Amino acid sequence: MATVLLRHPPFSSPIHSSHTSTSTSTSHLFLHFPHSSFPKFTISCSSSHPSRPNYIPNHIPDPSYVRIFDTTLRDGEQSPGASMTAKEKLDIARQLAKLGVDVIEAGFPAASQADFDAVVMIAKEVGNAVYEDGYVPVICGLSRCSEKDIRSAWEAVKHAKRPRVHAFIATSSIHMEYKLKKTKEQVIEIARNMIKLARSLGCEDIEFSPEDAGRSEREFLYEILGEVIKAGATTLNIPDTVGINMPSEYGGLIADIKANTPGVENVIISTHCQNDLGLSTANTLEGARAGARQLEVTVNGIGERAGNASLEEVVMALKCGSHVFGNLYTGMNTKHIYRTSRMVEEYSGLQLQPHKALVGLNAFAHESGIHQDGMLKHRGTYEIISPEDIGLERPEDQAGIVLGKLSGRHAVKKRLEELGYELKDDNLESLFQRFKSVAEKKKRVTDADLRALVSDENFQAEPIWKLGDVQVSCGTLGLSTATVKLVGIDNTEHIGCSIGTGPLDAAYKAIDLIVKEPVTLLEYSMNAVTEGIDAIATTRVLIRGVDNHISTHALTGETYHRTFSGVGAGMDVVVSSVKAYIAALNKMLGFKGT
Ligand SMILES: CC(=O)SCCNC(=O)CCNC(=O)[C@H](O)C(C)(C)COP(=O)(O)OP(=O)(O)OC[C@H]1O[C@@H](n2cnc3c(N)ncnc32)[C@H](O)[C@@H]1OP(=O)(O)O
Ligand SMILES: CC(C)C(=O)C(=O)O
Ligand SMILES: [Mg+2]
Repeated sequence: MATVLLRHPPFSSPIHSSHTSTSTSTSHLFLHFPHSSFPKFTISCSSSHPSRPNYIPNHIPDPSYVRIFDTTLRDGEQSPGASMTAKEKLDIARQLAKLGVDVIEAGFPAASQADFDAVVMIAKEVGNAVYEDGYVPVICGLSRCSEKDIRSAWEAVKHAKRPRVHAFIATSSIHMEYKLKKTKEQVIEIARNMIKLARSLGCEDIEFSPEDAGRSEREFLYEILGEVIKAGATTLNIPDTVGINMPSEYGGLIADIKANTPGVENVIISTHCQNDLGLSTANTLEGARAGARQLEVTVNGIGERAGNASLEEVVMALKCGSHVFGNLYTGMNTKHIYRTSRMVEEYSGLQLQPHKALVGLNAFAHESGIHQDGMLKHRGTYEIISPEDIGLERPEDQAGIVLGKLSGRHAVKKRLEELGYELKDDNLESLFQRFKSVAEKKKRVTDADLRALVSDENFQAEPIWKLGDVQVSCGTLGLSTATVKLVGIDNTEHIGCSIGTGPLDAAYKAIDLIVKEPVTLLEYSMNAVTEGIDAIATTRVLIRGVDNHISTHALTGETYHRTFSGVGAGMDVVVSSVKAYIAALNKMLGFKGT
């Protein structure tokens, strides 16, 4: 039995008290893999950390603690097409709290009444649910450096236990000259006054962002940041707004700001990296290495243009990278990552690419034979973290194995054993060859395919029906029609005619009229195995009889509906498809049950 050591989530469910805790959590979660063929392995990013330090806006009692600021609901919503309803935003905010993010940027209250109302709703509900360990997320609203925006942001967030106003103004020459049409002096004056205004309204947690800091003059940055610290800012966020910085350059920017800004020891420095060059995660991590203790991220990396640094990547990289990041840690309950990612995908309508790090469909799937063999022998060969660590539960005995055309004998044998089939070596060899030819025709080989292959292997049917002739007519002028001649086992000829929604439908219906066995067509796939207009098409179908054909599993005793596959080949796609269908029907009709 293998044991995996993972960090225990630092908190559980919300309670309504404001108790805070600084005790050290040393509890661990033990996961068991009962399957004896999975040997003991250690995940490289297992770790145990002190619990979340007390929240003080401009100071973190533990210098190793890194705050996670989630802006899915603000910058994330700036992704074209990603706008969300207030109810959806509230759901996501609740989920972000389960995840344990320190700050939720809930929206841009001055943008619209709907955005204002959504931030109020989140501030009232999520911003007041206090967890057992004292955790309650800070609720933040974005604001331009304008009086109207600051007032609106404060009015929206003030309902939270920990409200924050986030004011920004651009500091790069190009933005100041062409967009704001303001001088440096004017920009400093506006920023200073707006921070003071937020303070005067009663806000004690104020973040300031010099927009486009990545392209701003260093000396000017030190000056404006020093001024807003004096005016009352508690967090300084340093945005690489256009994603132009290289990782070492961005790390250098953070280090320089920490070294040269007057009063910087009294504030938290934050990263905010856009992903225009695909460097946002790397830049964020370099920022953390250089001393930033708040990291701004979005779930799935959604956000303006190419998006923002992705929450899951940044958090898991910190967790797995202690050899680089030392003791840095977050308060995240990573087991909620997967569910949160799915929710954001659904609500934002921004679908994840299958190979998206950590949360993509393929992130923990293994299709090629050498990898599958490695995974079956020791999971650590090809997985650096356990999927359970981000809340992705997969069957304990499956090791994420997906059967396809690059799979090898070890993986096929293993899956067959799991399905209850113990094949002798020579049977396995011939089944494996048939498996490969099926896998070349379809992207994934399912359990039903494997069962059909095994039954093909154990049972080669005598052909009951042979194809005589087939003729179809189709096009845009009328219904598709098909005439099929089948030759029976006694050499009698049978002819069926049918109409259909297309030539194949018509041909299959014509066959059904002759064979008179109701079946369900489960799968149909076609492949051109040679090139050009005269390519040979191979067709594969999988059918199931409407009744009968129940098999009993050899080991488990479970019953299941038997499926039957058939393959046909030919230069004419209709002929190839008809042959495949007849082959599957012959198998079904010859089946006596096992
Ligand atoms: C880098 C970022 O992600 S910044 C955040 C971007 N997010 C958004 O813009 C989403 C929400 N925005 C909105 O709904 C609208 O843009 C609003 C309601 C905020 C403003 O709408 P409008 O009043 O119609 O102005 P519009 O958006 O066309 O132009 C922006 C104005 O704000 C000014 N402005 C831009 N940034 C700032 C700033 N940080 N502080 C002060 N003024 C600013 C611009 O110079 C321009 O002013 P102008 O009208 O005097 O030329
Ligand atoms: C508003 C700021 C922080 C921003 O989103 C950016 O500069 O990218
Ligand atoms: Mg941004």
